Amino acid sequence: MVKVPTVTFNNGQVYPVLGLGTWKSKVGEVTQAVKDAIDIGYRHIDCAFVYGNEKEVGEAITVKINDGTVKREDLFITSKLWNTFHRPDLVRGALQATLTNLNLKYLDLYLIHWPQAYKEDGPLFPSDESGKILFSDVDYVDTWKAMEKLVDEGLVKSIGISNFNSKQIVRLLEHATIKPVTNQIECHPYLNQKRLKDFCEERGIKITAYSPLGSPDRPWSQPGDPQLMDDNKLKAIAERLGKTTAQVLIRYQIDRGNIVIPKSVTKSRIASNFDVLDFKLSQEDMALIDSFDCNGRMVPMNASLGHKYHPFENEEF
Ligand SMILES: NC(=O)C1=CN([C@@H]2O[C@H](COP(=O)(O)OP(=O)(O)OC[C@H]3O[C@@H](n4cnc5c(N)ncnc54)[C@H](OP(=O)(O)O)[C@@H]3O)[C@@H](O)[C@H]2O)C=CC1
Ligand SMILES: CC(=O)C(C)=O
Repeated sequence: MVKVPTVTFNNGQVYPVLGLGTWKSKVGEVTQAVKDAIDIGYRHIDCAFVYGNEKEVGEAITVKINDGTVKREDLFITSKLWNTFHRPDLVRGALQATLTNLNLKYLDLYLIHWPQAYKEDGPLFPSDESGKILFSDVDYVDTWKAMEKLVDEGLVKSIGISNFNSKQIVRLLEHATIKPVTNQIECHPYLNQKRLKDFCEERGIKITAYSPLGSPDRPWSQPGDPQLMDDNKLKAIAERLGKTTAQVLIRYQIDRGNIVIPKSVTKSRIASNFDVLDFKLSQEDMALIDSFDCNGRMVPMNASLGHKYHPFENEEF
């Protein structure tokens, strides 16, 4: 079985650089996808409470542990605290719900999904009559303090952040006792995040690249939107190397030192996305792909526009 290389986090924990994404993986498809992924060799699964499919992901994990394919300690399971659970007194219960869904006693990594909080004690996307999301002003620093307690209790091995901008990270680090191990952010050639990556790495925070294939199945995609995997320049590189465009996009992240979590529910794609460990992109190809950067954000989180902690408004980077 091919072993995926690992990164070492700032707390000493190792993590596989390649994992399986599960956003939009439908109930009815995701259990088989995760079982296939584990059979193929994936050991890192990226989940979130808000994806609404953790129970089905957990069923796959349980089957694969019970049939002897893997032990719990072979797996690296990430999940994320949703925006309606930022209030410190809600954090532990939110984690507990995720652990129950996944049928696990601990998580390897738990992230604050977004810096901005939503109104608590109701739906995951609370809104007024006009459909506008109802915000909460809970400070992500207070949420982080509650996340740190989960590490102290042994319920999570590592904690991290997702979608935080540089100013928010500076502020978090001023108050943190435990440093985040990773910032999970959108990252692909159209939004290569060079400045935020350098900034995080200078502070010992690894980048996890989400939507590495350009998230073609994102719900708000419009006909005519640019499709990363159809980019002729990327296709030409892939053809020259005898690889698929997806494999080049995944390898691009690994060769930058990032963790990468492509999503698929299609067994052949889950397998080919994993088959990226026997080649490396040349410095010339890396530089060429870097040059495709065009601020092409696919996950802008427009529902949170106007929130004082929205990470992509008024951010430097
Ligand atoms: N922290 C955060 O806020 C966010 C985290 N994420 C995480 O990152 C993961 C990945 O990002 P995501 O936005 O899902 O998008 P990806 O960039 O991973 O793209 C997924 C899409 O690409 C298709 N696909 C996968 N492999 C191939 C292939 N080899 N050839 C052609 N098409 C392929 C999938 O189809 P199919 O499944 O039908 O095979 C699916 O439509 C998420 O699933 C989630 O876990 C994502 C967004 C935000
Ligand atoms: C996909 C995801 O994690 C979002 C939109 O928060």
